[in-house]
Amino acid sequence: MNVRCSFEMAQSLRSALYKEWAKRVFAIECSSNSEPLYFALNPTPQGPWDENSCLHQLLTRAQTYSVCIASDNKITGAESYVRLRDQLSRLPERCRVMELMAFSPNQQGSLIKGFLIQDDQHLKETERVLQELVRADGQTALCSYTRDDGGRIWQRLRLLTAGQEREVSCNCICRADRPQLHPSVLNIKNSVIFCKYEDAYGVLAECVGMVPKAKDILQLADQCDRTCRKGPFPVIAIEGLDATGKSTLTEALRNSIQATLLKSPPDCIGHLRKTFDAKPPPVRRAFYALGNYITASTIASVSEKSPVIVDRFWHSTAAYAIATEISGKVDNLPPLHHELYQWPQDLVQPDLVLLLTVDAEERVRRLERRGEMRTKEEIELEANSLFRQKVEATYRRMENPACVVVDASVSKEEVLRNALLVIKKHCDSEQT
Ligand SMILES: Nc1ncnc2c1ncn2[C@@H]1O[C@H](COP(=O)(O)OP(=O)(O)OP(=O)(O)O)[C@@H](O)[C@H]1O
Ligand SMILES: Cc1cn([C@H]2C[C@H](O)[C@@H](COP(=O)(O)O)O2)c(=O)[nH]c1=O
Repeated sequence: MNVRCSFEMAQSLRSALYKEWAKRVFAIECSSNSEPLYFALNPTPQGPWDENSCLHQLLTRAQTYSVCIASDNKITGAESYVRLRDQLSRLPERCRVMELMAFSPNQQGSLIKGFLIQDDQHLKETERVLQELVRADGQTALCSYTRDDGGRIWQRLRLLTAGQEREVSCNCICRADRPQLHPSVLNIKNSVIFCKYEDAYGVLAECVGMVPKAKDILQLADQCDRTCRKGPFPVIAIEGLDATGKSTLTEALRNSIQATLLKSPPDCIGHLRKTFDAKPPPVRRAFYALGNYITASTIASVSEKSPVIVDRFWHSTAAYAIATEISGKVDNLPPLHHELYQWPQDLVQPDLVLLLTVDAEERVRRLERRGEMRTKEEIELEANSLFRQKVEATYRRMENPACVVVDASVSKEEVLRNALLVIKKHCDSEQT
């Protein structure tokens, strides 16, 4: 496809996406631990606002813009979003950049991500950088916000049309209710959580041009047993945040119950982790998801001969993907029993999943002892991290099978003893 053709396709797609623009709800994330501010659009003037409201102040305090990326392809869309975030670092230093989401409430996959930019110095340079972004591709839309004499705020959407940047809509900002689910939940399924082998496989197949090594993983996946069965011996997955003692416990369990030790992603693709960790979220998460199916194939054969201990499995894949994708507070996670917390039907299920938990300070001490934490700032960041809380909360919400929590703050010997007690109790009750 030539450049002109792909540019035109991007433009027609973009027109389709922005046609419904005025029906969208917008969310601005001012900080990671506060509730987003929501607003909607209306082409006719809406009653003036309480000028003291947070949203009014936010949109009128400085020269305000927003930029969004529209794409119908989850891989290129995610790539463009990362690129846009990097490009915004070219803005003058004093500009404040916040995350912005435009979505259709309750409509899966409808989320368009972008940024709100505030420039309290009204610099020409800001406008220039933003216009350049719009001109550079057919995917970026730029909005500016203005206040009229009646105290109303208007959003003007500007797009590149036939080579010219033009205003294509102007809408008055009005109140919107907080949606039932945080908007970032809308784009998780099939984008970073793949509930079927084919979905993860499809993403890696699509990205072979971007990551040629994806071909090796697809070949390994092609050779896998996909029957979703396991042998008569128990299969136990060990989960938990980094440095909670998973490897220590899995090694100890191997010796105690003569188990075979496996992990996800398996060693055969472990050397590709760095490569995929640096790719856009859908590609990175498809790598981990497919890794589980490759491990599952080994579980099927090994559990015919011995108990199996798996160091991380699906629950890690889901917990890290959800916690990364859901911005802000722990409360923003999908509620209990949400479909994102369910085990994929085509992936072999462990008989038991142990979740190792360690208080934040002890976990930091362990990371330090391993030589991975250096500065005081890093330690503080790690100890207070919302991300860490969201990963653990997600683990605790996973279902079918749910995790059995094991306190791993105690000595290595005690952790092993407690884990063995849970395993014995669970496996005895399975047999009766
Ligand atoms: N119960 C324990 N008490 C004290 N130290 C422990 C305990 N369990 C593990 N450690 C130490 O904590 C560090 C992290 O343990 P380990 O490597 O087993 O964690 P992990 O969960 O496998 O980490 P990662 O997910 O990052 O690979 C190691 O230095 C280990 O010796
Ligand atoms: C299996 C798996 C892992 N990750 C992330 C979680 C951790 O931060 C790193 C390191 O994991 P390790 O195997 O314990 O060294 O990888 C992930 O994001 N998704 C996954 O499926």
